Amino acid sequence: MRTEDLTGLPEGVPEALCDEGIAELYPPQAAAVEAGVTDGDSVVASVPTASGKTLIAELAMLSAVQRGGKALYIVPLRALASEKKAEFERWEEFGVTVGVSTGNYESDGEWLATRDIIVATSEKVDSLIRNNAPWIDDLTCVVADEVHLVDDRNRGPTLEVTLAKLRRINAGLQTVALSATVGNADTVAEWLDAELVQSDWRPIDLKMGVHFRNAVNFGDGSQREVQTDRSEKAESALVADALDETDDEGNRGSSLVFVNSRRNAESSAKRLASVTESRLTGDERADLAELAEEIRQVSDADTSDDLADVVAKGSAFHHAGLASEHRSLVEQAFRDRLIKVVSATPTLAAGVNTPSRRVIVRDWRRYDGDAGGMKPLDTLEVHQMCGRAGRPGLDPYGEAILLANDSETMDELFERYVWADPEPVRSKLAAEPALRTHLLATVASGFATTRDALLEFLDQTLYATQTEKSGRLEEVTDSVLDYLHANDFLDRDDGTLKATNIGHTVSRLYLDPMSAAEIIDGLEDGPRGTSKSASASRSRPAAAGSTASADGDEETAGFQTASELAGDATEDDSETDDADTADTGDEFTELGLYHLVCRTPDMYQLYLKSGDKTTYTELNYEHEDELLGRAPTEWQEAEFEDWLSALKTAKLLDDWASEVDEDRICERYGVGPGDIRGKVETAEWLLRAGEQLAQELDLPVVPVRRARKRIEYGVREELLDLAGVRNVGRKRARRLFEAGIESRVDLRDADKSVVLAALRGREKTAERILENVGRQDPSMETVEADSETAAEAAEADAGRDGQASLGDFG
Ligand SMILES: Nc1ncnc2c1ncn2[C@@H]1O[C@H](COP(=O)(O)OP(=O)(O)OP(=O)(O)O)[C@@H](O)[C@H]1O
Repeated sequence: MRTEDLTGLPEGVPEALCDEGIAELYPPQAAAVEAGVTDGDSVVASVPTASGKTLIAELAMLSAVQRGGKALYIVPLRALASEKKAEFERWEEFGVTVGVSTGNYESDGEWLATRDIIVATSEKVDSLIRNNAPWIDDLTCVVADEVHLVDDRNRGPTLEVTLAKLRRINAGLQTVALSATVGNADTVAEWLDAELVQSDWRPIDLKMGVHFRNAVNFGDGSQREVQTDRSEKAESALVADALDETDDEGNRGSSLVFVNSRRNAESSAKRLASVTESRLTGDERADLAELAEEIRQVSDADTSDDLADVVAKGSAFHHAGLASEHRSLVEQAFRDRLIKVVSATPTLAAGVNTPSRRVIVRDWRRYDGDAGGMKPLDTLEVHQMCGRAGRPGLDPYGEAILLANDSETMDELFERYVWADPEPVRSKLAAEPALRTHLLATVASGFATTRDALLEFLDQTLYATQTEKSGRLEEVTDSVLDYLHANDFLDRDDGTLKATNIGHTVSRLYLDPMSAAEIIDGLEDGPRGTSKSASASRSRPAAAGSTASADGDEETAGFQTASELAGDATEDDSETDDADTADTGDEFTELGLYHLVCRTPDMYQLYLKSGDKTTYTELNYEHEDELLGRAPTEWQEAEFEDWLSALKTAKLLDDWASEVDEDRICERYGVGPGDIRGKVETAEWLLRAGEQLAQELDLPVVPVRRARKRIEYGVREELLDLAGVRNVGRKRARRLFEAGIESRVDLRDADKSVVLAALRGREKTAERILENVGRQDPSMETVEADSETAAEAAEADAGRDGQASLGDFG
């Protein structure tokens, strides 16, 4: 089908597509058009990687807008939201407006109601529905990208419930679901009442094979000789082999290496740097040196230096421990073919369109806590990784290679991945943690007011489509309703379900009800060293299946975590009148409050390494009077270990709030800057939620707010005022304080030369800060800085001057 023959799109769009080089639709795209995707019909497209799914979505959305409607594009990762928005913005010249729904309520509000196409993660959409975003009712088309992720234990249920809700709110809503090739796309289509488009077609040839001894054996029977000697790892030989081949356009082949842990990503990148370094041109070396310097400036943690060191040689690693600036710099340079190889954990597998002629799946097993050992990856996941190779317009072909050390493993890899079909997707909805939060939200937003109505709503989910008997769902629903009722989140009068005030708040805050219960209990009980704790206020039955994870290596990068949704329900840091709260809560300490929020299922706790148990058991006894609620005894082994993991996580936050250097924290807890940022954001959100709950229940608000602000800025209490000024941040605040400027008032009145010296002679920064604090005349032009002091200070901080640290958010 020719693009110019497309109808129903805004004027000029078919021509624009032709100008982009899309003159002919790919076969799966043509099949989607035949199935009615441009006529408002629902379609599930289950097609291979790189087969142009985005255009199917665009055709659906643009034709919906042309008919006067409004479209929503649901992305699986937050990072993809801005990428997709940028992609769709090219339609603005044809009168189609585009908006992205970020975590920030301010920027979303009414403004999104004016957009034709809105891009958001499923968590964000769920949150917007809970908060009654007015434009949800106006949607006529919804696209779910990577719909196979309904199978994901943690995030799948949200996508599933969100789609079910949207379809219920808007009768006749066109639903377009884009999926990888999966085993049961027909069930997904049945669930969504959609036409199914299924195909094996791929625009660029992608060969899958296994490397063993001195050759890659491909699934199609062909072979490629790649010699490895004993001293060289196969991955190095394969990366070198790809780089040594130049395509017609003069591009050398880049590689993407998938490994199963951060440490492996870093060591692999280091090893591969020696392969890439010797193959760089002089210009590339110079550009990479510049990039490496930029990477070093991102943060002062060791990870920054480690990454910069390998990047200078043309290699990089990519994992969730990196700061997001690191990640985007690496992705961009890989896209520009400056970085020749990236060793990544699977976070990079989702949806990125990068030039990699060769994908090497080095680790096909991953540690699985539930299984208590290494577990092979799913076929679907490995196929998604492999699909990053050979992208249209970027490489002439793609190769995806698994590594085997013996012939038995080679056979297994062929069976498991090369020749295997991907698994069917299975709903993960009937689990207590998922239903706890979604059932409360469903009742709170008025979707269902009786048990039967709830079950009827759940009947519209994939779970119900897939399961003959809904007994399990009923059982879990009843147990969750009991839990919500026992914790005062729901009232049950004469069979009518109604959210209580606090239940409404919990739902709007996007909290797991179990987190809310834990926080409320902790604040009610108070520190164990006070008399309050003796009288445990409400006894809450524990719900099974907390989502708390002791996995220190979780890969949540880019997911829209609940903490990013906080803005939807909270009034952006609106200060409540402290005088309202009779109880000043002096007995609460920061460590106690951090420990409280770290115990909730909404926080990923740090993993206890060997030796940590003793360290944190000691710390627990040292600080036991500060901790909130009842501690488990050492005999309750699992609970006690969770308690200690939470304490380790809380200690990291406490260090951050005590101005411990970022690199010290990374070293002490074995984390990267991205982890610190992640933990800080989550804790900030949970404490903010804690403030709201405390306010409503007449519990102490002040200490919770103080604890929140201290991690928000990463400072001790005396710097809170200063660190809140834009562009100041934790390090500059400390330097100003040491120069005798202790508050905003001091800063407004301070001698400019003192400010300048404290800011290491950086005039622009000083001006910006003075302007932000409301100084009438912030100009530094007339100031003769005490040049000696400024120079000395600058020298003392050589190499790190002016760089933004993680604390420099403000
Ligand atoms: N009909 C077409 N003709 C030429 N190029 C096309 C056509 N359709 C899409 N493309 C290009 O193909 C590339 C891959 O498309 P896209 O990213 O949509 O694939 P995808 O199916 O979403 O892949 P994945 O699931 O692996 O992320 C893009 O660069 C896109 O511009």
